[in-house]
Amino acid sequence: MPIIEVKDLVKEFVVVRKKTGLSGALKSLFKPEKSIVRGVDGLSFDIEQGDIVGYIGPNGAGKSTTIKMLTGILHPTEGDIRVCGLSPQKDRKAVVRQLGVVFGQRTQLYWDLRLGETFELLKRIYRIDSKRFADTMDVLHEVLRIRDFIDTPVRQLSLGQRMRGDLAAAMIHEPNVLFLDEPTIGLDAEAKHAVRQFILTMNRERRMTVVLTTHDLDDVELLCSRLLVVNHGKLVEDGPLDAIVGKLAPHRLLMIELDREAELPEHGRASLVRQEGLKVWYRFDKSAITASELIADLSARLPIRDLSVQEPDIEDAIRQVYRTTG
Ligand SMILES: Nc1ncnc2c1ncn2[C@@H]1O[C@H](COP(=O)(O)OP(=O)(O)OP(=O)(O)O)[C@@H](O)[C@H]1O
Repeated sequence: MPIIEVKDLVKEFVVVRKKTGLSGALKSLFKPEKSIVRGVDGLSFDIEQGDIVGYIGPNGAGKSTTIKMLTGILHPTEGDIRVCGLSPQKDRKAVVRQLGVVFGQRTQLYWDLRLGETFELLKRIYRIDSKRFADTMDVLHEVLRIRDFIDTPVRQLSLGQRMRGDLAAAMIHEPNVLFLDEPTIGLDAEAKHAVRQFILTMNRERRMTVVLTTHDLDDVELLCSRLLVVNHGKLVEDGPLDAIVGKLAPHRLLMIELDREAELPEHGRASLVRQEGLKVWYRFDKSAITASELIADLSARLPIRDLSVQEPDIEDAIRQVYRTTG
């Protein structure tokens, strides 16, 4: 059974249109003009336990609205959600016990407490027994190095330390599913690395399911086994990164270094796209011809010294997702 099931999900917001000028403002006050915005517009997908899923899309696509419904903060206008078999709206308490949630842009830690005091507080809120709590803290320290600043008040933590603290806090009750909203935003390279290692370790060792919204292409490439791409509240792509890249950027480049000058042949299933001295580049679609076929064809007609096949750029492919759906 999937750990997250979303069926025909819709969320509408009622927004009041403000009129300009004094008379407009008075009219809006007495007779507000309302319109409906569909933040999420008929989403359906399942997520299996142990997956790391990237939930991506341009600004205003409906990502946060979806996450808020999955975590029970918002009520759907239509549709059905199950998280660990439960409704996040009807069984909010039981679902919250299964979830960890981290928002990169704002901390859930208590600003005035020391980090360790926050963890103690969470231990009581979730009624975790002391032995289990100590074991979890050991694991979290190993992956996140939190003891180095556990006695520091949260307000004095650096952004990277604060994020590590937030991740640890979200794990105290050993959730099955972790929702991460832009977890690496604003972090330096070292802190980003620590966050990504943490996600991979928890996923590998605890089969923790992770749903991640991010605009960071490295997060997508390094972490996500599957991408759900949304725009205008609808699902526009669903699949592994490779498949999405293959669909949006199907071309490969074959770079050939010649031994000496030669007449460059045309090829029916590849096009000559660039030449620099003795180096030439042929572009080909891997569904039309394999690299080895093309190499065999060209090496029969050209004096080849060296060659390499260049894969499409993942960053371009993901940008393409944003462009074509934006
Ligand atoms: N409380 C609200 N009232 C009215 N409209 C809203 C509300 N919350 C979200 N929306 C609208 O719903 C749509 C989806 O918003 P949402 O915040 O889910 O997008 P997002 O994909 O998370 O964007 P971002 O990447 O910028 O965070 C947008 O058009 C947004 O303006």
